[in-house]
Amino acid sequence: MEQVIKIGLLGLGTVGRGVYRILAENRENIRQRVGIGLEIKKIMVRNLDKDRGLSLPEGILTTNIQDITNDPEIKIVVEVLGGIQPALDYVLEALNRGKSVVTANKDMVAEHGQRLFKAAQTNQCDLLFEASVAGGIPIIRTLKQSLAGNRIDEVFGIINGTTNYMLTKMTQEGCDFKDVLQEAQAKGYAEADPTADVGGFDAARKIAILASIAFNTRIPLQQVYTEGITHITPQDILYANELGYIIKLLGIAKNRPEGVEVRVHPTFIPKDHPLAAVGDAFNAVFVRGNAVGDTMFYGRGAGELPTASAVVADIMDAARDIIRNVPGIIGCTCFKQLPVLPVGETLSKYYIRLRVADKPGVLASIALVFGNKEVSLKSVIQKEATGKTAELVLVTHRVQEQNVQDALMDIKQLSSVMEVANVIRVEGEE
Ligand SMILES: NC(=O)C1=CN([C@@H]2O[C@H](COP(=O)(O)OP(=O)(O)OC[C@H]3O[C@@H](n4cnc5c(N)ncnc54)[C@H](OP(=O)(O)O)[C@@H]3O)[C@@H](O)[C@H]2O)C=CC1
Ligand SMILES: N[C@@H](CC=O)C(=O)O
Ligand code: NA
Repeated sequence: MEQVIKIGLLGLGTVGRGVYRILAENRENIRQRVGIGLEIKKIMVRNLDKDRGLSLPEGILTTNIQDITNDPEIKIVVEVLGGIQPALDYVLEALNRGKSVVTANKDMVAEHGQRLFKAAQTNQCDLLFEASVAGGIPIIRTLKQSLAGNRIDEVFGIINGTTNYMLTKMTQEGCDFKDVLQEAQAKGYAEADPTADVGGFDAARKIAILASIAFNTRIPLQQVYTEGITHITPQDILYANELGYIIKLLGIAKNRPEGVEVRVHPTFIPKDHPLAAVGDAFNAVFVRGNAVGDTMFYGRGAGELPTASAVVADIMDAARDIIRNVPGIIGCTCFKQLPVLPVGETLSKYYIRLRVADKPGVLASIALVFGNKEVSLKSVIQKEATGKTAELVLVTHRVQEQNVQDALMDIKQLSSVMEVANVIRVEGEE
C-alpha cells in the first residue's frame, strides 16, 4: 500500500477549499517532491449540510474536533478556521498531542505566538504560518531562512488585499467605499468580520508578525499604532492625485537605534514609487537587509488558491520534517527584547487638510503655529469651498510626529479653523 502522511483540516471555507483542491489536483507532483503522499483524512466544519462545490469522500466531514486531535494517524493539523477561539484551543491540543500545525491565522499567531511556539518546542512539532502574512507571497520563510544572514533594518509594504482592492477601485474608478467592500467580500478577500480589514487590524497583526521575525523581538500587538482606511474621503484621493501621490494602506516596521517603529496607516506615496503600481488585491513587501540591500516581494495577498498555495507548501515542509524525524527544527526566532517606540517619535512627512475661514491672514496664523512647533511646510494648496469657508491642504517636510500633533492641538484652538479634516503620513520620498 502507498505510504501517506495523514492530515486533519480544520475549516473548508475560502482557504480550506483551496488547500483541498491543490492537494487533489497536484497530488502526484507533491508526492514526488515530498517523497511521500499526503492525504486529508478528516475535515472539520461548522455545518455538515453546506454545499461545498467539491466531490468529497463519504464521511470525511466532521463537527467534532476529537475526530482529528484524538486520531494518532493524523500527523499534521491544518487550521484555516479563523479567529482566536476555538482555533487556539484546537491548535494547542494538536501540538500537545505531537502533531505539527500549519495555520493561516494571523489573529492567533500575532496574539498568542509565544504560547504556541512554546507548545511546539516542548512537543518538538512544526508550527508553520506562511499564509498568515501576505497570502501566497513567500515572506515568512524568506525572513526566517533565505535572509537569515542579514540584520534586517526595515520591512514595509501593502499587506492587506481587501483594502488595497478597495483603494485601487476608489482611486481609479471613483467607486463608493461600501460597494467596493462588498465586492472584496464576494471575492473571498475580506475577513469574516471586515472591520479587521478596513480598520487596519488585519494589517497590524501581519506587520507585528513580520517585525517580530525580522527584528528577532516579540512585538506586542497592542503596541502597533493602527489606523484604517475608513476616514479616507474622495477629496483626499483627489488631493493626493493633484500633489503627485497615491494613497495606500501600509504596514511599516523600522529597526532604529532607539527602538522599533511599527505602524499601520493610510499613506501618501509618490505615484512613481514601486508600491504605487501594486493594485487590486495584490500585496508587496519591501525588506532592507544590511547585506542583501533592498528586496521586494510581490504577489497575491488574499484569495482561495494564492493563500492555499502557501498553506500547502507549509504542509509539504512539515511532512518532510516528519519523514526525516526533525519536526520543530526552525522554531521561534525572538531572542531579543527591543522597545517599541511610541508613534509620537515617528519621523515622517504629513499631509494635512484643514477647513478654514476664507479671509486674509488665516494661512499666516496657521503657518506661525507650525513654525513655533518646528514643523516646516513643503507645499500649500488653498481651494475655495462653500460660502465663507476654504480648504487648506498642507504638506510638511520630514518632522517628528509629536511636533505635528502639538501644532494641531493649537491650530484647533484658532477661531479661523473650523476643522482638521484629515492628517495622512507621506512616505517613500527623500
Ligand atoms: N481568505 C483569504 O484570502 C485569506 C484568509 N486567511 C486566513 O485564513 C483563515 C480562514 O479564512 P477563510 O477561509 O477566508 O475563512 P472562511 O470564513 O471562508 O472559512 C472558515 C471555515 O472554518 C469553518 N469554521 C469556522 N469556525 C468554526 C468552528 N467553530 N467549528 C468548526 N468549523 C468552523 C467554517 O465552517 P462552515 O463552512 O461549515 O461555516 C468554514 O469552513 C483565517 O484565519 C483568515 O484570516 C489568510 C490569508 C488570506
Ligand atoms: N483579509 C485579508 C486576507 C488575507 O490575509 C486581506 O484582505 O489581506
Ligand atoms: Na505569505
